[in-house]
Amino acid sequence: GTCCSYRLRDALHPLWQSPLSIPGGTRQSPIDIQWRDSIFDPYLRPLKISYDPDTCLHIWNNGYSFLVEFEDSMDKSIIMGGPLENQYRLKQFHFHWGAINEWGSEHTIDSRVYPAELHLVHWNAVKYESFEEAVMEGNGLAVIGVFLKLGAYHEGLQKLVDALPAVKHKDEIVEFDTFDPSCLLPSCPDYWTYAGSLTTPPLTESVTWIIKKKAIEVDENQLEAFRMLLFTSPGEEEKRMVDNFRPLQPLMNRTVRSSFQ
Ligand SMILES: COc1ccc(C[C@H]2SC(=S)NC2=O)c(OC)c1
Ligand SMILES: [Zn+2]
Repeated sequence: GTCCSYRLRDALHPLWQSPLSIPGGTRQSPIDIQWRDSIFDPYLRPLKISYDPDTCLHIWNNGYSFLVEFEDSMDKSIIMGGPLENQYRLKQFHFHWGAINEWGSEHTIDSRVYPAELHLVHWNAVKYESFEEAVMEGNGLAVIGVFLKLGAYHEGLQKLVDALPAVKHKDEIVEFDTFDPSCLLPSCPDYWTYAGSLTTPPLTESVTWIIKKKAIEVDENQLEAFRMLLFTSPGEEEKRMVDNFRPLQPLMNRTVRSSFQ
């Protein structure tokens, strides 16, 4: 369909200019998840998520996306279960989105593209001393991916949207007192999981992906608020922060498992 032709459009931003690939990469992300090829795994446990809203630190524009970072010196905001052998600590969450609603997500489901995708990034604090160390290890990170689709206004997202004008430019940062990211998760427990990578440099193959089957709904104004952000610093020629997604990567020798039949 027309939507996938857009996927071939390389985003203009230098980071995504050419489909970045790393030599010898065998488990790169994002991928297209073919529903019919995913394999139900009855041994997959329910994902257990418990976030402490008081661990929320700040929201900032890092020049690629806007991210909300969390205090991760203790096991206060954690996930476990699902495909995970250890407990993982929440470090940050951020989004990827398009210039228009026709594209924006990194992963796709049967080639269906969503207007945006949320990534909740966690690191294996049982096995590693720091996030930076975990980023380099095969079982170091666990990222929950949630698709955003155009629909009803999202109450929980609005607190983030209201803070965006304060982080319009690269490197702007603003205190964020309490925020509970579980309000951004769909109520349906179903997910796919596969072994993948970071989707920006250093592209390390350290991510256990957990992609939620159900999308959350956000309205047009909320998506437009993302598109008002800038890649650029104050004083530079303004470049709108849009199309900050990586092109699809080859599945290679991987299977995607589903937690549902
Ligand atoms: C140096 O370590 C990094 C660098 C970049 C990101 C963000 C990338 S990776 C992803 S998933 N989505 C993104 O935009 C990290 O996130 C875990 C970790
Ligand atoms: Zn991401």
